[in-house]
Amino acid sequence: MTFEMLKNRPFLPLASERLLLRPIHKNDAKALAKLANNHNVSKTLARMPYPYSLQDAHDFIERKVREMKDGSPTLVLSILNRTSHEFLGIISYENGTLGYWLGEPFWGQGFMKEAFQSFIHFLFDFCEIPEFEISAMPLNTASVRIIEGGGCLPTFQKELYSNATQSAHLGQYYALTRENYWARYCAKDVPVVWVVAAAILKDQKLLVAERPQGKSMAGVWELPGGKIESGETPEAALARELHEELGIEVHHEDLKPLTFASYRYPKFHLVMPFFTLTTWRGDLHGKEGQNLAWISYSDLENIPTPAADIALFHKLGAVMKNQGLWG
Ligand SMILES: Nc1nc2c([nH]c(=O)n2[C@@H]2O[C@H](COP(=O)(O)OP(=O)(O)OP(=O)(O)O)[C@@H](O)[C@H]2O)c(=O)[nH]1
Repeated sequence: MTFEMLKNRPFLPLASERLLLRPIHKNDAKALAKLANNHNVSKTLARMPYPYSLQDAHDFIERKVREMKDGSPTLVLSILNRTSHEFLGIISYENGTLGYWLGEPFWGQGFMKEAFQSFIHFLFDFCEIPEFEISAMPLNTASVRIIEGGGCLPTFQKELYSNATQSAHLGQYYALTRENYWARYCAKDVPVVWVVAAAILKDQKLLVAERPQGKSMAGVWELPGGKIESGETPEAALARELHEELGIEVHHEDLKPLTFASYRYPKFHLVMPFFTLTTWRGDLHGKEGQNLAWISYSDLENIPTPAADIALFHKLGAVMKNQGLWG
């Protein structure tokens, strides 16, 4: 996928353990203005004005939403708390340059490191960007730690003018290439985990299940399925999982292979054959107390999914919408 392919499609929010990243929206204006109108935030940023008014926030959001719609290589995402949806700050990629800021009440809790990792992984993996550049004023030591800790290499120094302090500061520039990112990301061997999942479609809606409380990434919505056990075929594993989770009986001939995910999480490599299913026997219901939802294609914008599923949902959308099975 590339930026061009994000155009005219729902943007699936990027979920990490505590955060959700999704395109900036006009409803963020009030919270954005409140956090941005803080000299401690703007003094280390090159372009942020101070004081920062609600109108500044509206103008900024309107401009960025327009640029993203144009299909230009721009992504300006709001950083939200994944459970409360509270607005924490911004992370962006614009024409090869990455930038971010976090509201002062949220400093010192590792939120920006988490947002940075989630965002750059998406940029390299999904958007296939070749590299990005980022800069920081050396006095912003927290930011320097995130950038250097993320594997970015120093390139050159240049003066950065701060609108807020009306003065110039020496800025350190860094770059990270896709090649270097992958080499570092894949440096450690991790186990391969085989999982199988189903896209169950009925009345032009897709079934998704919420990961229950107590598990990692609780509250993220995924496709029904689970781990393939030793000696099982993917089809047999899926039939077993769907019976255990949803109480339905599925036969081999009901399962149509569509594609697969091969996705490297930090601690394991997921391989997930992926089937579509439109016929089954029995009354489909959540047998394990899990929340289920039947969603349309545009609902994807509002549900956090595991990172491995983003490409799958796009593929599913392209194929199933054409066949009139998903609306
Ligand atoms: N069922 C399912 N699992 C997915 C999807 N996408 C994805 O990354 N996974 C990951 O694949 C693994 C699925 O195995 P599981 O359902 O048996 O996992 P679990 O976390 O309940 O495992 P556990 O029983 O070890 O706690 C999890 O790590 C899950 O996050 C998906 O769409 N459906």
